[in-house]
Parts: sequence; structure tokens; C-alpha cells
Amino acid sequence: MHEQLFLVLKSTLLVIALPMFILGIISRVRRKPYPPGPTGLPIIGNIAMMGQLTHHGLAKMAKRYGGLFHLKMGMVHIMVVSSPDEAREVLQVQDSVFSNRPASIAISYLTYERADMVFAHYSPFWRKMRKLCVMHLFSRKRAESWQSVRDEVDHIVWALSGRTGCPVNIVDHVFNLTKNVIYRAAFGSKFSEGQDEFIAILQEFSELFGAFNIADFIMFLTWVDPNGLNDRLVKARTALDRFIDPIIDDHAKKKATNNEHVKQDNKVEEDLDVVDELLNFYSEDAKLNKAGSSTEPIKLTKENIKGIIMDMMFGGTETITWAVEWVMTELLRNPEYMKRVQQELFNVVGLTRRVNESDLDKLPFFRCCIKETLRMHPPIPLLLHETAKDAVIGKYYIPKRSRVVINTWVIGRDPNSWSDPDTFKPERFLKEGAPDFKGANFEFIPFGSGRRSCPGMGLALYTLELCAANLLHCFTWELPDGMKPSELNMDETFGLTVSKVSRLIAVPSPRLLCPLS
Ligand code: HEM
Repeated sequence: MHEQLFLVLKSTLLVIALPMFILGIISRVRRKPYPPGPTGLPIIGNIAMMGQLTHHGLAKMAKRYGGLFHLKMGMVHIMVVSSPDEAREVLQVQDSVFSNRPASIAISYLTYERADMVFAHYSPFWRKMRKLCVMHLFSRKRAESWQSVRDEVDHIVWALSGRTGCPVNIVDHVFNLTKNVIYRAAFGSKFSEGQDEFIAILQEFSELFGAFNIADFIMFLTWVDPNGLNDRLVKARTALDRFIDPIIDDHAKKKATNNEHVKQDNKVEEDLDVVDELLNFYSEDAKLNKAGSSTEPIKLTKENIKGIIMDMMFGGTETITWAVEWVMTELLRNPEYMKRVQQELFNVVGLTRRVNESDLDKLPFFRCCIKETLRMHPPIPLLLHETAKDAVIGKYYIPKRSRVVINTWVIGRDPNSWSDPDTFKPERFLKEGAPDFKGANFEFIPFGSGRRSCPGMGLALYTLELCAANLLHCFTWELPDGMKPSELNMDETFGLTVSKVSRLIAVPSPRLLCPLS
């Protein structure tokens, strides 16, 4: 009996396992090689180079290994894209394969297992969620968000007018503006008291998102929690639940009451915030990340609602703030361009009023300064994608589930696309055919390109332009204590978003002939 069983097992092995093993070897031999890259050690691969995975470190490696190179971090393949041609391949030609997102253990946990939009894999669920966000949350139709930008710009001008002649930290003011805009868009104006608590939660999330965890690369270590992050993760998510759940419940109650009034024919007209909008798609029997049929409307869970709100907070606050700080820094460093922008503002707006929305399209040189700033200092310098299946780029093989990092910082400074790429020269964008923000020109992709590109670009550019234009129009700016423009520190931080290492301090003095407050 045992002998028979042994024979059956042996022949099964021969018939199934052996051919598979041989096929595996053949396909390995026949498949194309990985892209070039530094040689790694067994098991840990290039993990010792972890500290170099910044936009600057990867740019240095690209000089040596080219526009597409390969690193192996433990068990994870990382493909780094550093040239416009390879970026087009990944974000346009083969975008359906390259549109998943990688997520670390911390990110998966904090986003309720990718219940948000940023970290959801490319899937029918993501498609529906993206449509919902683009149509209902970030669209021009949500006039309330656009109104809050105007209110907050008025507020910043008013606050700075009380500080004329004094050195001010521009980021303090602008961060307040972006935080208020997104917070008000998300929760409405009623919940403004809890902002500080919410910001503390966001800061902890942000640290955990960036925290190094060896288990992300050597997965069998997950159960030992080698970097001791699990307790912090649980605490952070619990804090978020405690903060947002009551706000969502309150909105749900208000919605139920409003529905009652509508039934009784007492029309209730109120601006909807993002929680209200999302509650319209909430369903108690919704299943996380499940799309339903393609024609069925999307059903959201509470986790989806929380995830999308966190996406907006992360996507919309630091990014705009750093961009405003960089544009002000570049103009203070290049006084001849500051003069030219202010002259343009004088010609178009005059000195008797502030800049409003309808002026923005009439300020071509100012817009070039915004573009040039985003070329040199993209607030999100590394786009993070993942492959859904095996792929080939040129003569190289990219295995399924590779992490694909697109270095937009180095692409924006590629000497084959840009002359004198490290110098701030806004006039390069005045030329006919110069790239716009839409992501069709792969040498300039500060908002990404294609399926996973930034859905908040409209709101982002409106806030960035209206804020920067008013700062430049309403005030004359000088560096403090006789500092020379060439002495400005231009060093950059490293992380998911990138800012100046040291804050920009400058002294405003009034420029307009009308009162600012
Ligand atoms: C100057 C400001 C901003 C910049 C430079 C920026 C840039 C980007 C970039 C580079 C991406 C990733 C593209 C990719 O992976 O291919 C992205 C994604 C995203 N951004 Fe923005 N962003 C900004 C503002 C905003 C704002 C204001 C919001 C919303 C309130 C927002 C929401 C998002 C979301 C939800 C995603 C994920 C999209 C997806 O995965 O499908 N962003 N953004």
C-alpha cells in the first residue's frame, strides 16, 4: 500500500513538478535581464543603500546606471525611472500595467488596508472612487472650496499687513491657509475647533508613513515587528477613529434630519462639505474595496470616507505650502525676476486692488515662474507605482509587483531636455510649445501623468497662484538683516514631500495704494 502511494507521489512529481521546474529555469534563461544597477548581497540585496533612496541619491545613481535602473531591497525589486522617455513608457504606453501603488505595512494599516484613493490598487473600485472624487470633491462645481481659498488669501494678506517691517516666516502663514482650506472643504466650517488635534494626528501619520521597517523588504520578519512600530500604528489609527468617527456620525445625523425636512417639503439648502458628499455614497452593507458591477453606483464604507479625507489632507496641505515657499524663495534669490513679476502685476491689476481670480490668466510671466518653480522643486519628487504583472521595457524585464519609482526631480533637471537645468529661468516657459501642467510632456510632470496623476491639480493651482500672486502684489519683499540673495539656503529635505531645509524668512512692506485690512 505504502509502496503504491510512494509510486503515485513520485510519478505526480515527475509529471507536474519537474516540467514546472525545468520551465522555470528555461524562462529565467530566456527572459530578458533586469535593468542595470548596483550588485547586492544575498538575501538583503541593496538594503545597505537604503539611505540613498532619496531623489538626490537616486539622481546620482541614474548618472551611473541610466534612465532605468534596478535595485533589490531584500525580496523587493525596485525599478527607478529617471528619464522622460522611460517615464512615458511607464505612465502612458504601458500605464495599465504600471498603475498599481506600493504600500508599506504602516501605510496599509493606516489607510484601512488601502481603503483610500491614493494607495488603492488600479481596479474597478479605484476607477469609481476616482470618478467620484473628480466629479464631486475636487471639481470647480464645489464652489465652497474655491470661496474658502479666496477667504483664506484675504486672511493671509490681512495678517501680513499687521507685520509689515518685521521678519515673517512665510510657511507659518501659508500652511495655515492650506490647512484651513482643506479642513473646511472636508468637514465644513462648523468643526474648526478640533484642528490642532487633527494636525497632531496627521504629523504622527506622516512620520509612520516614512518610517523604515525592515519587514517591508524581508516579509517573513513581519510577525516579529523588528522595528517595533505596531503599537504606534494602533495608537495612531485609534486616535484618528476617535477624532473623525464623531464628525462623520454628526454629519450622518444632520443628513437624516435634512432628508426628513425634504420629505416634508421644507427645502433645505446648504453647502455640502466632503463628508456630506461622501455620505451620499455610504452604505452599511458596503464591502471594503469591492466595486460591485460597473454600472452600479459606488458604495463606500466609513473606512473609505476616512481614507479619502486623509488623502486630501496629505495631498493638499504640504504640497501647496512648499510650492509657495519655493516660488517666493526663487524670486527673492533672483531680484530681476521679482521686479518683472511685480511690473506685470502692476500693469494688469494696478495698485488700487488685490489680485483676483480673473487676473490669473492675464499674468503669463507669473505663470512661467510657477512652472519653473515646480520644474526645479516638485513638491512630490518621487512618484511611487507598482507593476500589476510582468512587463518589459526596452531590453529589460520588470517582474510583477516591482516597485516603480519615477524621479520627477531629476527628470525636471535632465540636461537633454532643459538647457542650464539647475538655473531658475522662467522665460523658458514663454517659448511656443513649452510644456503645460497636463502631463503630456514627460520632461515636466510635477502633477504626474495619466491614470494616477493628481486629481486635485485644479484646486492646487488655483490656491498656489492666487496666494503667491497676492503675496507678490500686495507687498514688497526683502531679506532680513541685510542678507544677500546669494546667501539664501536652497538645501532640500528628503521625504514623500520635499521642502526647504530652513524656512524662508522675509520682510514685507506695503505696496498697494488701498488699505489691506
Ligand atoms: C502643488 C500641489 C500638488 C502637487 C504638486 C501634487 C502632485 C501630485 C502627484 C505628483 C501625484 C502622484 C501622481 C502619480 O503617482 O503618478 C498626486 C496624486 C494625488 N493628489 Fe496631488 N498634488 C498637489 C495637490 C493636491 C491637492 C490640493 C489634492 C486634493 C485636495 C491632491 C490630491 C491627490 C490625490 C488624491 C492623489 C492620488 C491620485 C491617485 O492615486 O489616483 N493633490 N499629486
